[in-house]
Amino acid sequence: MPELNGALLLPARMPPAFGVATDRAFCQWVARLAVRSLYAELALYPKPGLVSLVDNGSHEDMTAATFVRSLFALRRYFLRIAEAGIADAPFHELKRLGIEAEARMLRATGGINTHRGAIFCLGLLCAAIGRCRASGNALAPAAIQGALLRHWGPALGAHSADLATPSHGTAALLRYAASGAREEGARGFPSVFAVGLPALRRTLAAGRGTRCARVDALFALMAHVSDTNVYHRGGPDGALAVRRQARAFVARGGTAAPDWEARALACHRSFVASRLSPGGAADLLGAVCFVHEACMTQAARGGYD
Ligand SMILES: CC(C)(COP(=O)(O)OP(=O)(O)OC[C@H]1O[C@@H](n2cnc3c(N)ncnc32)[C@H](O[C@H]2O[C@H](COP(=O)(O)OP(=O)(O)OP(=O)(O)O)[C@@H](O)[C@H]2O)[C@@H]1O)[C@@H](O)C(=O)NCCC(=O)NCCS
Ligand SMILES: Nc1ncnc2[nH]cnc12
Repeated sequence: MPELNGALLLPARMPPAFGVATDRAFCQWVARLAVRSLYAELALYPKPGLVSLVDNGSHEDMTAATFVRSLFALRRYFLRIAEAGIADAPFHELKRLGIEAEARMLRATGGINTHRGAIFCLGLLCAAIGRCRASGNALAPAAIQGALLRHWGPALGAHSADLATPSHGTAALLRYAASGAREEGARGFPSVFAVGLPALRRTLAAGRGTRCARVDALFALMAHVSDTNVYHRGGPDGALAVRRQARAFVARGGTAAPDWEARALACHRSFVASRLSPGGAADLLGAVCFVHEACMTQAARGGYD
């Protein structure tokens, strides 16, 4: 897969100095980091039911190459929505950028939904990071979440499902009262900040490295999130199965357990057998990696100044 050796694998350069660099250079850094984080999610293995560089999980219609095409199509979107954040654009402007990005994604993938959740979640986080820069706040999880809720929280709360254009998410809401991406957004992505990110950081602090940290964050998210993709494919029984298996993995210590990899692979095989795919949790893992890398890169150089 030649694309994988291209720009996506280049390290995101350090953020430019706060007082010196242009807003554009800052937003380019944010966009590279967003794409890199989504690539990190794609590359992670094992990942129950999900597409990776190793296999297609529970999916017949998409491969890693489909995701890479989608990522290339989204680079400009993340840049533009970070710029919109700096400019304190109203929510309807962010929404317009999001809808355009969805259309670009679908063109790039031949109509397959690879990253709708990520366009929503990482897009809003890019805008919030732009707000942090505009107001001179250092990048920290609480600052990013606070900026998101302060500037777009009320509009996100009112961003209710359009029942005239049904989606798998609205179907899950109507049939099972399952919350999904919209509710996550309206509450400032608590699954990212209060579930996935702490799990990632605990594993890193324990010295088990990035791969284990991402696996632990994914299982923590699967154990917690109301994932409309899981409801769409497996109904409430499927959602219960995902939560139970993820909770069992976490309860055994996650990647601290010596046999964690065999257990994660068993979970992967079980999800594939039932056609389950926690796509919402996968998008949220991309967001966790994004917030972590943005805050760490900035901290590593002692702030922007
Ligand atoms: C707000 C929207 C994103 C609306 O979403 P809605 O709730 O109407 O549902 P969907 O159109 O179904 O998309 C939601 C996607 O969000 C992901 N997701 C699910 N649960 C959660 C959750 N709890 N938290 C966060 N994110 C969540 C999920 O994305 C992943 O699943 C994809 C595959 O999904 P799907 O196509 O349904 O299923 P397949 O298995 O492929 O189906 P088959 O055909 O094979 O059967 C996967 O790729 C991930 O991306 C959901 O897909 C929104 O659409 C919206 O308002 N858009 C406008 C843009 C906007 O307003 N932006 C605001 C500023 S950025
Ligand atoms: N790796 C992945 N596999 C399937 N669906 C996804 N949605 C986001 N990332 C995904």
